[in-house]
Amino acid sequence: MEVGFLGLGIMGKAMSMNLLKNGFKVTVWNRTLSKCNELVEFGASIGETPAQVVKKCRLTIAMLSDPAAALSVVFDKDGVLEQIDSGKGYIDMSTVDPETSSKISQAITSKGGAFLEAPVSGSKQPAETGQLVILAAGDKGLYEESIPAFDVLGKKSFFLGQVGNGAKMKLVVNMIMGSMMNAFSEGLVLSERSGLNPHDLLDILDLGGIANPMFRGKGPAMLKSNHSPAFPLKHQQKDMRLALALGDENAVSMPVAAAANESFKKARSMGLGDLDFSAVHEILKMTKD
Ligand SMILES: NC(=O)C1=CN([C@@H]2O[C@H](COP(=O)(O)OP(=O)(O)OC[C@H]3O[C@@H](n4cnc5c(N)ncnc54)[C@H](OP(=O)(O)O)[C@@H]3O)[C@@H](O)[C@H]2O)C=CC1
Ligand SMILES: O=CCCC(=O)O
Repeated sequence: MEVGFLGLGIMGKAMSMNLLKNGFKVTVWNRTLSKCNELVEFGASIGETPAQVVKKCRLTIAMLSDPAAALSVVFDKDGVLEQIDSGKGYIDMSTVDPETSSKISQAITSKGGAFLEAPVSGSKQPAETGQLVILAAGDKGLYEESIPAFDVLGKKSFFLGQVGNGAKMKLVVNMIMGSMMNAFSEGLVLSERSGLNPHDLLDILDLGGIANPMFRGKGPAMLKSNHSPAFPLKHQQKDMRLALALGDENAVSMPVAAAANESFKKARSMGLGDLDFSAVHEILKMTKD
C-alpha cells in the first residue's frame, strides 16, 4: 500500500520508519525538507509539498505539532486541499482541538475526500515499536481502509464515532497525564526535602496500586535531571491548554489541571519547552522556603 506522510518530528519519523520497515511504500514531506533524507535511506520517496504527496498517494497521514501547523499544511499554498478529491483519504494523527479537526474535516469532505482524525496515546518508543493506541473518529470507511497501517503503527485502535471525539479523548487522556506528572514531581521533591531516598519512593510506587509505565520509565531519569525529549514539554502544555478550553466549553471545573498547566507554562517561560515534559520537575525543584 502507498501511504503519504506529512511531518517527520519525533513521532512522524518513528511512525513513517515503521511503515517502511513493514513493507509500505511511503512518500514523505516535512517543512524542514532535509529531515526527509534519513527516511529516503530506508526507501521512502520525497514529495516537495503536501499537495505533491496527496497527488501521489491514495492515503496521506499527518503528524504535526499543533493546530496552527495542522491547519497550515491543509489550507496554505501547495497544501493538502489543492490535490484532495474523491477516492483519496486524509488522516490527521496530530493532537489538536475538536474545532481544528472539524474545520479540516469540512474542507476535505467538501472536495470529495474522506477524513479521519486519529491522535495517538504513546510516545517515541511505542511509535518506534508499533505499540501506539490509536483514537480514531470520522469516516468509518476510511478507518477500515486504514487498519493495515494502524495495525503496524499501534497495538490497538478505537473508532470513537464522529469527528471531534478522537481529539476530545486524546485531550482528556493527556490532561490526566500532565496532572499526574506534576503530582509525581512534587512527590519526588517532597521525599528528598523531607530526608527520604527518592529511589526508595520509586520502588515503593512501582509495587503499589498507582504503579504505571510513566513513573517507572521516567522516574530514574528525572532524578538525574535527564529530560531528553520523548514528548516535548511545549506540546504537553498545548494539550493542557486545549483540554482546559474543552473544560470551559463544558463547564467542568478542573483546578488540578489548571495548576498543572501553570507549572508547564512556567517551565516553557524558562526555556524548557523543547525538553521532555518531565522537565516540569526542574521548576518544582526550584521552589524553596
Ligand atoms: N512526542 C510524543 O510523545 C507525542 C506527540 N504527540 C503529538 O504528535 C504531534 C507531533 O509531535 P512530535 O513529533 O513530538 O513533535 P515535534 O515537535 O518533534 O515535530 C513537530 C512536527 O511538526 C512540524 N511543524 C511544526 N510547525 C509546522 C508548520 N507551521 N507547518 C508545517 N509543519 C510544521 C515540524 O516540522 P519541522 O521539522 O520543520 O519543524 C515537525 O515535523 C503533536 O501534535 C504532539 O502533541 C502525540 C503523542 C505522543
Ligand atoms: O501526547 C503524548 C502522549 C505521550 C504518552 O502517551 O506517553
